[in-house]
Amino acid sequence: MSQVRNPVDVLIRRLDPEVPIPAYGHPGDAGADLVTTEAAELAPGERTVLPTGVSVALPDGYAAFVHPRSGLAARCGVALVNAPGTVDAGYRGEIKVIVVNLDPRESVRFERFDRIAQLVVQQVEKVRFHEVAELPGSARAEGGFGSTGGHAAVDGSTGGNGYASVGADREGQ
Ligand SMILES: O=c1ccn([C@H]2C[C@H](O)[C@@H](COP(=O)(O)OP(=O)(O)OP(=O)(O)O)O2)c(=O)[nH]1
Ligand SMILES: [Mg+2]
Repeated sequence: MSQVRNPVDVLIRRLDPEVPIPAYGHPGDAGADLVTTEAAELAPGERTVLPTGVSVALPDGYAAFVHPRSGLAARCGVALVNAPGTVDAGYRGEIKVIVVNLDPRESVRFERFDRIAQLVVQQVEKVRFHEVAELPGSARAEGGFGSTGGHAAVDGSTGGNGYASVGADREGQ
């Protein structure tokens, strides 16, 4: 039997009287859509900070993450410069979205109340750092950045054919 957890209550303030409260598109969605309250047009490569017209008070132990929308990314090349943006529990200012137009040719235009990003609220751990001279061993040790193979080297080497390739990462290779 599937278990449905109770939603977490989050206080929200509208900074624009007409702005819609962030809403989940479907019951199982992780992100509630955020809109821009200002129209904007971005030339190829241009970025801007868009206001969402809302501020929130997250419960202690939670954070909200401003994620891109895949449709905007796929259709228009719109990305979030700092994806995912982090909204701290103590932040009471307006949530803003730092968008960039990565399309090399087309401008992109946002109208007021277009959905531009989605807000994912999550519980986050607070840690205490304990300084040590040596860390405990692990199977991965210091390997990273393609150490398991398949990627072009991060130093810019392309394996001799002039093209960076991720082909060897496909299954069965
Ligand atoms: O996409 C984002 C990212 C951040 N914020 C807000 C909420 C967050 O709590 C605050 C600070 O964000 P962050 O810590 O990422 O920025 P910073 O450059 O480290 O600023 P600060 O020195 O204020 O922490 O800005 C947004 O509204 N949208
Ligand atoms: Mg910070």
